[in-house]
Amino acid sequence: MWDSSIVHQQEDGLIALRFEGVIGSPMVCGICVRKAQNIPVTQGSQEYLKCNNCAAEIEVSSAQMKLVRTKATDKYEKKIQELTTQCQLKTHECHEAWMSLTAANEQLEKVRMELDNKIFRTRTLALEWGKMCGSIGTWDAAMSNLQEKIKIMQKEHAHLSHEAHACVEHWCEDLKVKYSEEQAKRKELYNQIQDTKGNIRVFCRCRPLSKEETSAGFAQVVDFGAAKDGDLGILTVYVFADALPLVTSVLDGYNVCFFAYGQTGTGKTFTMEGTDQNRGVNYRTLEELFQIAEERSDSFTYNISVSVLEVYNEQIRDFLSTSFASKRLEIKQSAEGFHHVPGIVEAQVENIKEVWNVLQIGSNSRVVGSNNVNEHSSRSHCMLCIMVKSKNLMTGECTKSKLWLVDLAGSERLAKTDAQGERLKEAQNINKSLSALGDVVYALATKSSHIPYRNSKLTHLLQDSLGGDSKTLMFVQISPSERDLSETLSSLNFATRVRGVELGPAKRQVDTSELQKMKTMLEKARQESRSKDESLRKLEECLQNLESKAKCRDQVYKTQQEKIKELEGQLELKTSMHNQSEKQVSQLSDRLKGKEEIYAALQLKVNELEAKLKERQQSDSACYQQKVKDLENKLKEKVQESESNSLALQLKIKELERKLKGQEENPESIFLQLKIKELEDRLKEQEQQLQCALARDFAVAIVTSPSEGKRRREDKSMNEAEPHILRSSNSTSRCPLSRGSKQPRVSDAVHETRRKRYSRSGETENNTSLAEKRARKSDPPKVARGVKIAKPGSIAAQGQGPLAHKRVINRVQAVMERDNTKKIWSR
Ligand SMILES: Nc1ncnc2c1ncn2[C@@H]1O[C@H](COP(=O)(O)OP(=O)(O)OP(=O)(O)O)[C@@H](O)[C@H]1O
Repeated sequence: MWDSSIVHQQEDGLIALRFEGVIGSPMVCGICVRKAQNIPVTQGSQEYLKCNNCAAEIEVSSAQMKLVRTKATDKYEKKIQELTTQCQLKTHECHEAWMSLTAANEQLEKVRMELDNKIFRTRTLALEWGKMCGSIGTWDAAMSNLQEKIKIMQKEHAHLSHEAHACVEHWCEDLKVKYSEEQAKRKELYNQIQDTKGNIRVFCRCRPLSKEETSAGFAQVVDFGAAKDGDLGILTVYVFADALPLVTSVLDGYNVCFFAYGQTGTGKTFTMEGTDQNRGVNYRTLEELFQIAEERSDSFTYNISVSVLEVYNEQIRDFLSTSFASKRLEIKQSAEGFHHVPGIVEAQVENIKEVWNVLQIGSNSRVVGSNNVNEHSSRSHCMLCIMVKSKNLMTGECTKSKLWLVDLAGSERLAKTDAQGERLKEAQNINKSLSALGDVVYALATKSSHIPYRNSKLTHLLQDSLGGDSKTLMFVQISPSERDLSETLSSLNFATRVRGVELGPAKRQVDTSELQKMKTMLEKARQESRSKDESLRKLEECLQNLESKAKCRDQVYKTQQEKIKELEGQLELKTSMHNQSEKQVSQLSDRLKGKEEIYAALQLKVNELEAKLKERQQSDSACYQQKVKDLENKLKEKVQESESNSLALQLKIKELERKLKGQEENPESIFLQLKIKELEDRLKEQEQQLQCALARDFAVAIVTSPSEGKRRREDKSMNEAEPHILRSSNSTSRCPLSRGSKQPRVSDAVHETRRKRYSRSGETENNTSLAEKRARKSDPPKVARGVKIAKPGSIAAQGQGPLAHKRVINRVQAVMERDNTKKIWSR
């Protein structure tokens, strides 16, 4: 390497050499032309910076420029670092956002799964609820049915109990009341009977004188004034008043007989039948009978029937029968002792009107069957039989009684009438029946053991109503005329006999058949009652079972209701949780949307950065390729230069070795050795610098791995604003990365060069001598410049005289001073 002060290029392209400070004739043994090394100290190359304020160009040295660039590089490296950190932070945030999004999605999925499960459970619960409602409805229906049955049974039970109690209480109360009433009536009747001295009363009624009698001049012989003494009662106003209590007796179950006795024309029919204006005993009695029956309808039921018949010539004729002419009626006695006429018509009547109609029918039949009604009626016993069947609704007692209303035939004497034939027979039969009646009365009065009831049809028919077990009322009809005096006295005598009859207490005609029936019914009722009691007991047991079942079902129902409440609570809880989950889902959805927006923005940014990095990478790769080529060329040149230098240095070393041998004991040589060592160190440093620079360039050119692509793209995008700075920083920062891969190649090339050089000089590595070491350390150009003074052909190199030696020392000192000056500048 030639100093610029002595080597310069002329305008015509020739290189001129100028030797300064050289005495004698320097010999040029070889010229090596190469590009000057960029050494700041020796070269002193200048560069220009542009001021940011005034845009003026400022001249700075390359070292300063390097320092400035290094500072800028550091600054931009820091910026890059910051941007890298920010980018990493953003990437981290993106990653976190993505992770959060993923977690949110997972949470959302979990919430959706939970929601689906809850909806499923809710539906399952709804189905269970529906089933439970259905079963509860069935149970309710069964329960209501059972409750209805229980209610019906309870009602029946209550009704039966009420009936039983009512029967007992009402029966007792009514019995007491009615017993007291009956007692009072009985007492009254008893008093009346006692007053009349028996059960046969005799009312004597005397009609007034008729017009005929009056016109004929008959006087009235009946002394009504004498009747006031009590021996003869004549009722001129109202005969029936005292007969009413006997009507009550008929309804009480006693047999009663009203009959009218007396001479023909004395008013028997008038008394018994009466007229429309003046009703007779029959009508009044029946009227009273139905009235009392109506009054007793709440405690008694009465079955009243009417028969209308007559006894004529000892024959019984039924006026209600449509074929009475051919029908012969007989009197029979039933097993119970009652006397009745089998086949006789018994017309059922409900009221007095029906009775009156029946009586009219009988009266009409009487008219049809007789040519002379008046005569016929006078010679027959017209008999009206009212049969009363009663039932006490409280006691169930039944009675069967009869009321005879008899209009007797006239009792005139036969001698008086001088009857013959049929008329006589009629009169005899009338007398027979009336005599039989008298005999019966006599027998009753004399308390005879035999009562001749069967002596006539009349007494036979009236057997149940004449005598000790019955009550009898006789109306004695007399004529006030003196013409009928004897008949009147006869009738009064008869009445006196009848009145003298003292009958015992009347006997109620209890219907034993009814009693038997009632006993049967009672037994049946008892059996029914027992069966009902049994069924009632079963019903009670069933009721108890049902009640226990109802209690169990109530318990089940309560349990189900509690379960339903619990399920409803769970459902409400689930619903609230569901609502909360929906809210969370909506919140997470909102957050997810936000994250997605951020992610999209970041993705766009990443795409933009990737595109920029790609562009930059493309541009950088071309630049780096060019740079690598340049560096390769430079390396080749340096290798060549090094080889030439090594040759020159070998020569110099040989020369120096020769000189060294000569000056081994010279102190200057020691100094030179030290100096050589120092130069070797500095050469080493420069070599290292060179290797570093080469490795850096190689790394930039070669090391662009795919793994670093992304980071480089990011760096590129971040440093795109200042590309020249980024390139410089990359070469600097990535030097250590490339050192491992490329540096060995450079050092190998250098060592290979050296190895060739040593082999050329005939020396081996194993026989490394001090001279060889020196030769290896003499590579740096500065040493070469120092050695250049002692190059072949120079006086010092030839070892000629002390002056040359002095010059060498001076030269070495100058070199040392210059190196010192460089160190100071470098610092
Ligand atoms: N109390 C009286 N007041 C007014 N007139 C009476 C009374 N009693 C009877 N007579 C009249 O006497 C007449 C005879 O009466 P009634 O025919 O009733 O007698 P009798 O006893 O029934 O007769 P016979 O036995 O023939 O049937 C009738 O014209 C009747 O109107």
